[in-house]
Amino acid sequence: MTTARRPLMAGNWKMNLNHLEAIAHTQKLAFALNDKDFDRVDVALLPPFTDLRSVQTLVDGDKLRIVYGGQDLSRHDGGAYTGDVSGAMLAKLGCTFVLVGHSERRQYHHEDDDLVNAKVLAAYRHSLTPILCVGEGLPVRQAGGQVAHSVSQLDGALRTVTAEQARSVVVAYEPVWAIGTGEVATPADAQEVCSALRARLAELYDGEVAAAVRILYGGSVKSDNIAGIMDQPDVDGALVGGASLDPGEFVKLCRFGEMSV
Ligand SMILES: O=C(CO)COP(=O)(O)O
Repeated sequence: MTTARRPLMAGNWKMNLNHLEAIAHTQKLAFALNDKDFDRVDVALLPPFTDLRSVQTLVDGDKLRIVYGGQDLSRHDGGAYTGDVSGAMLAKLGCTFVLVGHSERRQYHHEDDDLVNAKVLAAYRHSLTPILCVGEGLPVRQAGGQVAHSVSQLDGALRTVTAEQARSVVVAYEPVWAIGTGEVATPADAQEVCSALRARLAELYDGEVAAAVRILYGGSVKSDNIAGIMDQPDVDGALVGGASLDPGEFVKLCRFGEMSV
C-alpha cells in the first residue's frame, strides 16, 4: 500500500465479553502487542458500553497505545432517552471513536440515513471520530448495485458535514453479505467500492479530504484472508468482528496493518 494514511485495525466486539472478560482480553492484547508493533498502526477496540470503563482503566493505568470507542451513540446530548448513551458520556470515558450506522443497527434498530447523519453530527459535537459504516446487502450486490448503494449511504451520512469535519471521518465498507458469514469480499470487490467512496469524498469535498480519510474493509476478516485486501490502494485497515474476540488472531491482524505501510 503506497499511502501516507496510517492503517487502523479496529475490533468490534459487538455484544460479546462482559466487563470482567474485557479486562482479561485487553490484558492479553496489551501483552502481545508490544510497543514496536504499534509503531505504524492504530489499534482500536470497540467494546460494549458496559466494558468501556474497564478498558479505560487498563489503557490509562498501563499507558497502552490502544484507543477505544463505543459501538453506537445517541443523536441527543442528554435528557429523557431511556437506554441511550450520549456522545458526551463516551467522550468523558476517553473514547476516540464511535461506530455509526453499523448494518446491525440499520437492520435491527431501523436506523436510516437521516438518523445516521444526526449521529455523525453528535459524534463531532463531542470530538469523537465517527467510524461510519456503509455497505450493500446480497440482493443489491447480485444486481450490481454495490457502488451506488454504498455511495448513497455515504452521501446521506455526511449531509451537512463540513470539509474540516469530514477530514477526520473513518469510513468502513462492510458488505452485509460478508458480515459473520465467512464469505469475505475479494480484494478486487473491496477495492472497487473503497475507491468509489474515496472518489465520492473528492466530489463532496476535495482531493485533500479524500486523500486524508481512512477507509476500512469489514466482513469476515481473518489473518488468512487479510493480506490481499490490505494490499489494495484504497483500503487503509479493517473493521473486525468475530476474529477480534480471539486476542491471538487480532494481534496477527494488527501485524498485517503494520506491514501494509
Ligand atoms: O460487522 C463486522 C465488524 O463491524 C464484521 O464482522 P465479522 O468480522 O464477524 O464478519
